[in-house]
Amino acid sequence: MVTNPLDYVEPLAKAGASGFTFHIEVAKEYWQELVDRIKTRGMRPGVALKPGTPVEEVYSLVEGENPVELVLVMTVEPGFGGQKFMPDMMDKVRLLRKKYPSLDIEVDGGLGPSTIDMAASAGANCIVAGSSVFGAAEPAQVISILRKSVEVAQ
Ligand SMILES: O=C(CO)[C@@H](O)[C@H](O)COP(=O)(O)O
Repeated sequence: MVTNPLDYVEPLAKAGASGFTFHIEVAKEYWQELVDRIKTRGMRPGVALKPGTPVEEVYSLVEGENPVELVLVMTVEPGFGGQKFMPDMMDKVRLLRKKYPSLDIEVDGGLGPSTIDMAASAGANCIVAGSSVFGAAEPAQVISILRKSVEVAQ
């Protein structure tokens, strides 16, 4: 999470990023300008929300004239890897999936073979996984388990 996402649009575009996800908590006043700039620079805009942020706060960003294309539901407090998955966050995922059937819904934090089914069955279709993949003896096998769970749920 950065507190000044506007400052990162240009550097990330120049570095070749295809997507740019920012936190709603820091961009409430200027998210539309931010989305415009992200799109103008050829990247796909997404919005992230912290565990304590109500899901309703991103509805207007998904429904706006120039909307975000992905919502990232944080399933840990942003900051570092290796934290415990928060199952309560699945209510947000379920609400988003019901309201926006074709939206990309991402989850980040504590995802691995033991938690993926909760996220996938709630409606998440983009998975961020750190420790479970990089700490595995067979990373490809873990990725395959995560992918399969999402495919089956869809
Ligand atoms: O960095 C964060 C949160 O800011 C982590 O959520 C990683 O993005 C994923 O790490 P694991 O939870 O999978 O170890």
